Amino acid sequence: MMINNNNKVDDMIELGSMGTTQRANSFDTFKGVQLTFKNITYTVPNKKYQKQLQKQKKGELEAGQKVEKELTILKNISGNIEKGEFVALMGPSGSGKSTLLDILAQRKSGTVTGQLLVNGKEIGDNYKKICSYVTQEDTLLQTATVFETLKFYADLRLPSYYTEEQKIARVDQVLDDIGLSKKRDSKIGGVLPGGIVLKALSGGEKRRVSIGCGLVTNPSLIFLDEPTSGLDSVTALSIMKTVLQLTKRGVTVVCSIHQPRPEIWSLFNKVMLVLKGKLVFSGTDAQLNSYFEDLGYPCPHNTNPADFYLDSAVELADSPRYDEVCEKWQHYWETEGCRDVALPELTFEKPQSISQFYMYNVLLRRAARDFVRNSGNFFARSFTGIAIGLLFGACFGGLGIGQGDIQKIAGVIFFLVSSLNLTPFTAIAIFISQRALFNAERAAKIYNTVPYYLATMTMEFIVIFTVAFLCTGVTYAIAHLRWNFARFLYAMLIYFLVHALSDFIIVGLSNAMPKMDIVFSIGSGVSVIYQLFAGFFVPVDQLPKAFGWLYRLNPLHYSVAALMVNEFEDRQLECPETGLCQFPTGQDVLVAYGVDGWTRGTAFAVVLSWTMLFFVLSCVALGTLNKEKR
Ligand SMILES: Nc1ncnc2c1ncn2[C@@H]1O[C@H](COP(=O)(O)OP(=O)(O)OP(=O)(O)O)[C@@H](O)[C@H]1O
Repeated sequence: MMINNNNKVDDMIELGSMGTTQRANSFDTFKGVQLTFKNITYTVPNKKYQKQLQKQKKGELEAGQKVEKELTILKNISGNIEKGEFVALMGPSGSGKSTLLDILAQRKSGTVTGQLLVNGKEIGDNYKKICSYVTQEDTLLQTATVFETLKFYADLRLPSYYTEEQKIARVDQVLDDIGLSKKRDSKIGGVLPGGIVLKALSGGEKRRVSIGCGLVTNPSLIFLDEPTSGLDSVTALSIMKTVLQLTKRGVTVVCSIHQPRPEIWSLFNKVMLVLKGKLVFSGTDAQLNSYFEDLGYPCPHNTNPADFYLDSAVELADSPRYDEVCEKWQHYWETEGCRDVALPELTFEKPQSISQFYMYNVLLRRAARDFVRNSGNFFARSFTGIAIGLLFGACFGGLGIGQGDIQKIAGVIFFLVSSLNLTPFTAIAIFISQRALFNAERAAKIYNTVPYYLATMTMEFIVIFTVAFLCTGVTYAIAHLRWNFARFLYAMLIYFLVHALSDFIIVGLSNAMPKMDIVFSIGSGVSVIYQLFAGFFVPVDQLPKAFGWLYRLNPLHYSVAALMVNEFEDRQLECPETGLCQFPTGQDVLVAYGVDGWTRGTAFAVVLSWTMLFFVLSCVALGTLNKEKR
């Protein structure tokens, strides 16, 4: 079975060569598919295989436990879902509901075998054009309004022939469908990264927005992963009634669900029961009732049917009759369960690709809005930069070129580099929170990694540049470091690069590591090592032979070298009138710090190369190392 991983625009079905308005309207009115899945099997590598083998050798395995290289999560599952059906996917915890839902929505990578047929045919990459998936968690951008959130999806998912007005009209239609027209301009809200609490929509309203994101493309098939979880019963019922309205228009909706209250249960017109990775029933509520009755589990009066069936299913899964029940269902499916195709085969227009530049533009607009609305971190970093600059200026103010000033000048340079290396730590919470949103949106396949990364980094560049400029500019003005425009500009560029490469290291770690505390631990460890081996505390030619070479892998060393050369090259220093003069020229200082082999040009090129390397690595980490949990 094809798992769809590309990001082509949703050019829609049967639109032929119509004009723009007609095409958009046709897109709006298209509805209705019949989904058939046949012999779906899903396996994953058994991560505990080696451990279990060892246990087996030692005879420590539990009785009956098998050791297998691969775990089969779903076994040979088949079923039909008709146009306009509202399907409850039920089963005890761990039975495989979410896995089946993910596979039906083509969101699972890994080894999936079997067939997924739409109106009787495999439709490959076109599948994602007709379906949408709503996750259990509402991962939304807190600073965006409800309208902006849906418009973002409209911009990235609606066909490119949609005009701006048509996109807005579509979003307004969805707002109406989900009952949030009155909240159009309310912010999503919640706890912003950094701790500020923004007045929020309620949990139910957020869930409606998540569902709305899935409705923007007017899908024929909607998959909802436990849409009522975490909601109170009144809100849950109201949301499910909203979803029911969609099925009245011919949309097929499949929900994984735990134990719905009776009012919600009665809304479904089909139940599919998954037990230990196998489908054992698919049919109406009344059929489920007689199915359990036949198995010896009659549903008592005044009992929540969903609770009763689930309890009975748990019992059944552990009973010796489980295999027999599975075989019975399989036999039923093979003989009479598989329905004839009742709907015509779908045809699709040749897909057009959304350009990376268009994605970048949409993402940049959103990132800029978010930046303006949650600018606390930017201002905190900027004020800290100014404060550090003022303090450095006060401590090292009015430097000259006497022998006593040399150590101080090297000190200012080193501490400026160190502080710019440390300030990105303040934004770890923001980077981690951005990653969570990226993961949710990447799973929905609405954009690619590179345009997303470039858009967020464009905003990050503004922060990096401002902080570097404020911190070093104030210090330079008060401390009187070597001043002429070319040297000041050079120093600014190096400080900017130091700040940028340090930022990219932290962004990269935040993208690659599973948890914030690990990012802190590794990041601070790297910073300490970088600062130790920068060549300030111990000149690089005096480092221990065994690990002294580490300085070569240290971008801070090259930055310090560039700034020292910028400060001391071609410079005559003042000597005392009497006594020894240790450093008559700047070149003597450079020799003492072991950085005399550098020119400004080569040092700049090396620092720039490190910065670019970390920029690329952090993007690679976002695209490859950063994995969603499911
Ligand atoms: N990638 C994987 N590696 C190992 N085990 C997995 C993997 N994916 C799923 N499983 C296992 O497969 C089983 C089914 O998981 P799934 O999440 O589909 O169950 P579920 O019925 O949705 O459960 P719940 O209602 O608790 O969410 C679980 O035992 C889960 O641990």
